[in-house]
Amino acid sequence: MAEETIFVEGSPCVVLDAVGKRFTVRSSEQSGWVSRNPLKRMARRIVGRQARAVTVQALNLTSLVVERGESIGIIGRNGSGKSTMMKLICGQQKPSAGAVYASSTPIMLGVNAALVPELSGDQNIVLGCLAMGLERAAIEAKFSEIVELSGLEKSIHLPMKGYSSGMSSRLRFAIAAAVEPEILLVDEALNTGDAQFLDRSRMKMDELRANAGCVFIVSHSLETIVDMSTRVLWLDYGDLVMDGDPQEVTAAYRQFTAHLSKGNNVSAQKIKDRAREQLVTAQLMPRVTGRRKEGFTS
Ligand SMILES: Nc1ncnc2c1ncn2[C@@H]1O[C@H](COP(=O)(O)OP(=O)(O)OP(=O)(O)O)[C@@H](O)[C@H]1O
Repeated sequence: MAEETIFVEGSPCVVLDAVGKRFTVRSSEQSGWVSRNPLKRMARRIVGRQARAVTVQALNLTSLVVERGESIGIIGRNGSGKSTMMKLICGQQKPSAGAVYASSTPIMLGVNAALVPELSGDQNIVLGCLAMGLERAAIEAKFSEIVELSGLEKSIHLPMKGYSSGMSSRLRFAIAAAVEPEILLVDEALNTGDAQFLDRSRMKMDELRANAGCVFIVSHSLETIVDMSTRVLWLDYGDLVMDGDPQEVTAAYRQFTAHLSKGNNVSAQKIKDRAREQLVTAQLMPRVTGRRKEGFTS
């Protein structure tokens, strides 16, 4: 793994400066003395007296510079740190180490918390837009565009609780895209969409990128990732394994998972090691003038 010193010269959208995230959780794994009496063992398990704190390293120290116009696909096995990276970028979680810098407030697709299943689609559009800080007048102006992007013209007056998961995703995507964020994060929402929705989302994301924004997409669908990304990150056990061309990174990841599913763990590990050896990690340094990452908010 090589390191490269990067002076943040232009105006990138997002910079991760040696960012790491760990969680401390209670583990119910038995430790120390274990009673021979099965009843006592069961009781201890239920009562959880032996629960102890363990640390989960969700993201190991990672540095990254994301330029305007980039669409970053993030891939990796379950629990590899993809959602954690997204939450750190959008500020939902604080890093345990390092710092995240963004040129404007990143918007995570999924205004789930703000949406109310009992309300209709149109009422939820107003609610979701208000939650994302849009003024009433701006919501009025964008309303038809949001309905059109969602493709839910026929169901927009029906309660959202009757929507399929794909329909809910379409609505959430359309609401999030309405604020025209400079930095948009899309975590799995695209997986439930049909082909038409994927086309519309791609066009909307292209538009955001063309306006000098950037997009982050997490998906287990490698087709979606290749289709929608200009650069792909492969994460595994919280480590950045590969960072580069979508075709190359997904091909290596496909090979890796194919070996794993055949039980060839050693050869899978070799593929991962080879990829990591070629990884050039960003090493961020403060400028000598002291004007560190000017124009960024952390
Ligand atoms: N709030 C939390 N508390 C404790 N551990 C967490 C928390 N969030 C994530 N983790 C742990 O961090 C690791 C990375 O989780 P993360 O959700 O980022 O993975 P992921 O790559 O998005 O997985 P998936 O593909 O299954 O969605 C996992 O081991 C997970 O158990």
